[in-house]
Amino acid sequence: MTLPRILVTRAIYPDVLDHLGRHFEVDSNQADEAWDAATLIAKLQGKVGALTTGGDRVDAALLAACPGLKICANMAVGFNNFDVPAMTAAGVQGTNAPDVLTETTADFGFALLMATARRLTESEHYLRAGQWKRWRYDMFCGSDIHGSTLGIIGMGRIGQAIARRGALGFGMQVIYHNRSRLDSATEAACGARYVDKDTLLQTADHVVLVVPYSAASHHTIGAAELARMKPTATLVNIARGGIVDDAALAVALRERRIAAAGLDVFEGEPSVHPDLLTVPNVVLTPHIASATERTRRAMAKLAADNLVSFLLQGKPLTPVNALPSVVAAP
Ligand SMILES: NC(=O)C1=CN([C@@H]2O[C@H](COP(=O)(O)OP(=O)(O)OC[C@H]3O[C@@H](n4cnc5c(N)ncnc54)[C@H](OP(=O)(O)O)[C@@H]3O)[C@@H](O)[C@H]2O)C=CC1
Ligand SMILES: O=C(O)C(=O)[C@@H](O)[C@H](O)[C@H](O)CO
Repeated sequence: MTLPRILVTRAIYPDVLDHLGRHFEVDSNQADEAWDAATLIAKLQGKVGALTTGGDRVDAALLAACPGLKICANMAVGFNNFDVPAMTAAGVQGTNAPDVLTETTADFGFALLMATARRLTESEHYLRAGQWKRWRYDMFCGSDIHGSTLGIIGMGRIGQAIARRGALGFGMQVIYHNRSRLDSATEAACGARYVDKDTLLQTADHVVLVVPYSAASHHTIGAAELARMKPTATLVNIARGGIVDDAALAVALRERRIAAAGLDVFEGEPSVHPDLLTVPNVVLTPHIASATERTRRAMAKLAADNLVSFLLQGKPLTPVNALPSVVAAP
């Protein structure tokens, strides 16, 4: 029997590959080579499905060059690497990996917030460089987390999980901004109050960004928004590169217009704006908010299960688009 052929674009857990291999003929990239767009298109020839990661751009050009493709299953909850309207027009199913990473990513968002507000990496560099000769009363004074005001932009699954940590664990006042307000029961469960974006920026001691990237959310934080924030405030971006204008942020950090920033995602990553590498008051991590062993396995398994469920039963588990149903001719 001929099995459907699929592509796994990056190295992945061997047992997840074995799982896929029970249902499909699998072409994988276990060497984890860097593929450009042309190579990805070449590898996709003859394939009906692909397990993709956030670095694989699925756009109209790729779809036109891969007419046999039926599904791309992203091993990420964010799917801004997909041109969703083009996929729908081409009849290609897209799926993502929500929920399984929510609490892990929220843990990291909080860790990055604390590291940023309490100047963890800056003080460690100082110690490692042998500069700690004696104690001083104001040495590495940061800002408090407990009892402060946490502003969350993007109050979805992860934003709410961060809000619960802040309100219940640290006694923070939590304010949030979305395009649409949550229902009152959900607001109460995460101890959060809805405000407009300007009020959030002006009021919050700590601003955390967890909004998906889209044309609408591009540069949600730029020079004008940074100017509205308190000079003592911290900014944390675990959302996506492009949500923050990184060049404007580097200027604001250098000029101490805000106190500090914690960044897990960057415009043009894995490149990082050179000015962000030289300012001291920023904590930088390489897009690892979902990176625990258990969660990365769960993300890979969910992406694989989407391929199996869609290609064998026509039912995507976590779809990001709805394909038009086939209407029978009269
Ligand atoms: N750094 C990392 O490793 C990780 C990063 N992420 C990022 O986090 C994002 C959020 O994930 P998750 O919480 O599961 O997603 P959800 O879809 O559950 O939440 C997104 C929230 O953002 C709000 N939102 C969307 N667009 C805008 C906008 N333009 N302005 C203000 N609010 C907006 C939505 O509300 P509304 O529609 O009402 O505006 C919604 O509440 C992902 O898309 C991904 O980019 C996720 C996991 C790991
Ligand atoms: O889920 C997301 O949206 C993420 O940003 C991360 O969890 C992924 O690790 C990354 O996108 C690689 O696919």
